[in-house]
Amino acid sequence: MRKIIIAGNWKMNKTTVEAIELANGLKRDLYDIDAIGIIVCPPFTAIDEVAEVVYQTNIGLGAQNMHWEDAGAFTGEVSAPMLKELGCGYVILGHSERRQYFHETNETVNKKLKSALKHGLTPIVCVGESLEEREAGRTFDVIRDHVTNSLKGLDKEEIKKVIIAYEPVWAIGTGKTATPDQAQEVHRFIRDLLEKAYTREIADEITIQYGGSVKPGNIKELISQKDIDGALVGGASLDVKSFAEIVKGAQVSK
Ligand SMILES: O=C(CO)COP(=O)(O)O
Repeated sequence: MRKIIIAGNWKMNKTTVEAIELANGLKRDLYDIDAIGIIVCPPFTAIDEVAEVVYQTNIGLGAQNMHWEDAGAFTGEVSAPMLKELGCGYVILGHSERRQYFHETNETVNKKLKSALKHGLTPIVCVGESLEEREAGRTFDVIRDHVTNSLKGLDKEEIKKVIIAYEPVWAIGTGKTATPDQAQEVHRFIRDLLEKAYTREIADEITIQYGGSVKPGNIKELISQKDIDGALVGGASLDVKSFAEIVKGAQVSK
């Protein structure tokens, strides 16, 4: 059985003081959740302090991006060994905001992915089409391109360590969620691509999260879809109550 995982992507939100408060609230409200995985991804500046709060709890820690080199003259960047040293177990790669605003491409995502795996970080690789692409009937072409090229060159053992997040760009921060059927259709398509590239057993083991305006009110119907194995939550992960409700909703509905 593949693991159900709810991750919070805090994006560029929360000072260190605010991040500690949020992490402490989640630790208090979610201490007894054991059936599903929980991850928080604070901004770089708060990772060290949040690591202390979630140390030896059921809450995993992730970063939102990294560079593919271990070290060097890359002003403003951080590397996988730096994240590992702080206690990160996960890293989000290829988020649409990075693709859209910071020139992230499948090629750079792929290099980062290989570095993350080399250093024992679990990558959460984001894929998803824009509204324009969906309306032009190009959703499956875009997803195929993101999945095939971002995940290129991984062997059977490596691919099993990857989490994929399907995030339709038009559903991010807009309050417009994909319907459970729309999301399921793309999740199934991703799993079929993995099956063709690897095997049925491997495809069945890979966690595919949905992201895009996930809220306490819609998690249950999303998670009850066969191929939706969790969520990558933005806005609703910034508040203890709403993130805890999403986690609990996922636990009872899967
Ligand atoms: O981008 C997202 C998570 O990575 C989704 O953001 P929202 O939940 O705010 O739509």
